[in-house]
Amino acid sequence: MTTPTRDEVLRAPKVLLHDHLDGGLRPATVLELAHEIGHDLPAQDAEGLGRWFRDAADSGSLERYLETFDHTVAVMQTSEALARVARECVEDLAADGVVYAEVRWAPEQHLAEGLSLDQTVAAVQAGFDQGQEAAGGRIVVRQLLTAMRQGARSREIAELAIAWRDRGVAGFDIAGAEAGYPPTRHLDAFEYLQRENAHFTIHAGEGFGLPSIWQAIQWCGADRLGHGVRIVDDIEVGADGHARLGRLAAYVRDARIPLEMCPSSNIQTGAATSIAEHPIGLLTRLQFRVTVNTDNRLMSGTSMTHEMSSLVDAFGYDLADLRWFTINAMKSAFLPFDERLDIINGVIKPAYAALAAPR
Ligand SMILES: O=c1[nH]cnc2c1ncn2[C@@H]1O[C@H](CO)[C@@H](O)[C@H]1O
Ligand SMILES: [Zn+2]
Repeated sequence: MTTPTRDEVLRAPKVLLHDHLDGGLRPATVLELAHEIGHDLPAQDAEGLGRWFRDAADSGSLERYLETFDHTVAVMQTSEALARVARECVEDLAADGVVYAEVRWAPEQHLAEGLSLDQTVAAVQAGFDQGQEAAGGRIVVRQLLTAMRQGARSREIAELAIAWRDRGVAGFDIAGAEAGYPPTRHLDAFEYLQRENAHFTIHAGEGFGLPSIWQAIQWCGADRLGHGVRIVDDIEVGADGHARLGRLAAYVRDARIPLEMCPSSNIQTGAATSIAEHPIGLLTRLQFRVTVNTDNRLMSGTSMTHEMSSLVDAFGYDLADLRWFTINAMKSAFLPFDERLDIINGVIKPAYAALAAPR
């Protein structure tokens, strides 16, 4: 297949499994919402604010990267604000050619103005419903409910995810600083979800290495890994290019555990040095179940089209490669199997076939 142009990448159907609702606001919306509640921001116009988020997130450490969320979370404390941000998120993803997305956020961070956990989920769902309806069936969006790893509410958030499982919530996640907050702190939540036959992903192998990935999979039972980039620490590549996998890397590959890779975000937090040197190249070559994601569109000034185009530029990927990432992601979604198949066979494959047809 041919090397796609940026416009072709935009038009190609894309699947997004790792995107934070509070990391994807439009700068103009942050400004408007902040103005309404009198929240002070570090810049007064949309362009300057967008730049501030990108620069401040460009810190080289996950902990400092996460400080930028203080501003977005601050303006998302009412049902109206949550619903608006959720609706705009769907609009932006649809305009970017995303056909299926799981968008995560942490309900426990949105209670400052008196909302209950249940009300926050209802507000986000109302926004997602509006956005999907306006897109006229071009995009399907589900929520993932995140618990903060430094917090103590993971069991409660897991129960919230179960309460909403047939009403728009597809799964559960934990996020936040990784070093010092191992996933096993939240074992109770993960065991509960397993007993409920529910799905969850865990941010692991981003700000911390192999022990975190090992715990996420072998202690907590994660279905997918958020990032997981540091799995390369368990892979040795010889001078001839031959790769030797350690036990954990082999397990991850053999079990087809999906890696939710977020190249731009990893450069900002210091988990990778550049796109060209990002482990996604090696992991793709070794046929791990790699997926491509945005993480935080505001903090990285990115989109799915941008992430995929950067990979095309850095690694020379063609449409067949982008299709592979996309089908990997759809296969790994927390959506029922028949619905995943419908999107793969009814949307993704025909659209890539049309794109690959002679121009
Ligand atoms: O890449 C990441 N690693 C770990 N935590 C993250 C990342 N991006 C965002 N969050 C955290 O997840 C919360 C809920 O969406 C955000 O508020 C942020 O603190
Ligand atoms: Zn993330």
